[in-house]
Amino acid sequence: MDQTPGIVVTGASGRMGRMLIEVISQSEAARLVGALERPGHDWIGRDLGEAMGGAAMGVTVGDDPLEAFANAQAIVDFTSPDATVAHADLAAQARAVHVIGTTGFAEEHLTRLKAAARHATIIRAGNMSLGVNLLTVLTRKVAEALDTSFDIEIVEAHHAQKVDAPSGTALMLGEAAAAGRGVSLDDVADRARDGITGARKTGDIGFTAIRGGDIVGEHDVIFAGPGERIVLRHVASDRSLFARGALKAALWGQGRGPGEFDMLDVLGLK
Ligand SMILES: NC(=O)C1=CN([C@@H]2O[C@H](COP(=O)(O)OP(=O)(O)OC[C@H]3O[C@@H](n4cnc5c(N)ncnc54)[C@H](OP(=O)(O)O)[C@@H]3O)[C@@H](O)[C@H]2O)C=CC1
Ligand SMILES: O=C(O)C1=N[C@H](C(=O)O)C[C@H](O)C1
Repeated sequence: MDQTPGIVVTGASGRMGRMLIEVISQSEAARLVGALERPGHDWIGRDLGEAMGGAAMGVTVGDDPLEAFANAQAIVDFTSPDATVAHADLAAQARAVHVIGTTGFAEEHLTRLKAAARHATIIRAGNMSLGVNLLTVLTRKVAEALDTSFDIEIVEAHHAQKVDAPSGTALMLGEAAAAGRGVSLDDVADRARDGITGARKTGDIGFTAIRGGDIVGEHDVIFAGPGERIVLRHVASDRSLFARGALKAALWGQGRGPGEFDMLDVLGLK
């Protein structure tokens, strides 16, 4: 009998859902045991592979997370904040590792995830790629080394369908920069500029979001100082890197106790 961890993918028809299904079904280290969509979605009750336009995969798309999670060792969730928070309680009940790639959480969502992590292994990151997680480490180091004569600006660009801003990655980078400076991001984030804004406040960390076309994800952290500028950049050109990171997290989480982890834990970058 196959002893590899069984994984359920939520939001199966989404951009990341499809990519996750491809990556997990090609992996020898895990098995795809379930795929979920919203009740009423036209994929419900169909074979997943056929719904995706290919050969049958022997996995039927469902709309009942409780039923699907009961057979899983990990849930990989790139959906929406409300859906993810609901899944977290059910994943905890099923004792399955919950890997969360969803972004755009409000404080109340994060409070509920923290509560779920008292009973479950949650691994959450606004970006699952090795490159971005390394970039957060570099950002923290550069911010630590420079004083506030260097203004920090984070510029991100994504496809036209993205619904949240700033991106989860931009916020991770902002948190890293703020930590390097020994301040709280909430106290220094400047997330909206329009009209007569006045001069930039020393110590602020600014965010700019570009949306257009099919951009996968690009992030610049700019340190603009007197007479010089440092730019740290990450460019994602293929969503499979996020899916590979999520699979790595699902495998890393097997056998861990409850708690909230991130990709720095998974990648050994802490
Ligand atoms: N951490 C990372 O590395 C990455 C994170 N992301 C994040 O992942 C999330 C998804 O991105 P993407 O795949 O591009 O988005 P899509 O809109 O393409 O896919 C989201 C999927 O989730 C489903 N969904 C949304 N709400 C619910 C709900 N309440 N119940 C059940 N299913 C639901 C959607 O169904 P429906 O269409 O019916 O709404 C859809 O199938 C975003 O938050 C994005 O920022 C993306 C890439 C990388
Ligand atoms: O929505 C996306 O597409 C992405 N979302 C994540 C984010 O909000 O940072 C990660 C990646 O940049 C793609």
